Amino acid sequence: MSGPRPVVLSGPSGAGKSTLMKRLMKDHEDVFGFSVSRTFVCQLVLGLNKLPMLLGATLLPVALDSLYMLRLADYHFTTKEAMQEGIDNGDFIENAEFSGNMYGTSKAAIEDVQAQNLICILDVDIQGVKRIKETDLNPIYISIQPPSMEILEKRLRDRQTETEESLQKRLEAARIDMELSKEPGVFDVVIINDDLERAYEELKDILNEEIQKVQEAKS
Ligand SMILES: Nc1ncnc2c1ncn2[C@@H]1O[C@H](COP(=O)(O)OP(=O)(O)OP(=O)(O)O)[C@@H](O)[C@H]1O
Ligand SMILES: Nc1nc2c(ncn2[C@@H]2O[C@H](COP(=O)(O)O)[C@@H](O)[C@H]2O)c(=O)[nH]1
Repeated sequence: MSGPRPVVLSGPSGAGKSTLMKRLMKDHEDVFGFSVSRTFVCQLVLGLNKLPMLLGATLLPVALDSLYMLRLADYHFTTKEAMQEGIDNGDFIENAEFSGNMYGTSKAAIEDVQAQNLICILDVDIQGVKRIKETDLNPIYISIQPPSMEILEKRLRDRQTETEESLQKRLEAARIDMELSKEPGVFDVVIINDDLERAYEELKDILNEEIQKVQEAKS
């Protein structure tokens, strides 16, 4: 795999990876590309189950619709069988079960981004990080961590995307993630996302060299 050095963003669900990543991509047009993960259809059904809960929220229907679709649009949905077949065929660089759902990064998803000479961003859980370390992808590994479990729980609740059951699963996974990410050498950098502006500046600083390389190559 060639092109600029990819970036792995990891950290507990609700820590702020997507928020930071979307801002990074918006502020740096034609520099980053997102590796769209695959997940199987059960995740879509789970998503649809969240709809009544979301409908109960005091959001304008239009805002609700964009919020909901935005989260669905972050993935390529497939069937469990098709995903397993892809894994068996070696189409995935990594895959992991997270909170009862299967997620995976296909080699094609990364190649699509790298073919455009963009910095490929992968948003994967800690199991994905460990699997990617066994490959020759050579990304920059960044962990986004919440300031505390209490704040993480509040962010996940306020986001209104989880049922009580899925929220508890994510908090359990978060406890494991927060412990494992302390292991020396797992991540190049750990960013504590307390203040969004400060966390974003820190992320930009880390990626500055790669960003400049891509921008210079385009000019
Ligand atoms: N620094 C911050 N301060 C307050 N709220 C924040 C901060 N960063 C993110 N948030 C909010 O926290 C919630 C979770 O953030 P986000 O969806 O980006 O997390 P995530 O790590 O991408 O989660 P997942 O892995 O489940 O996709 C969002 O509602 C977001 O607006
Ligand atoms: N190992 C992988 N983890 C992934 C992948 N795509 C997403 N994720 C992680 O799953 C959780 C939950 O995501 P959500 O969008 O349902 O909130 C989050 O921590 C992601 O980092 C993947 O392809 N591989």
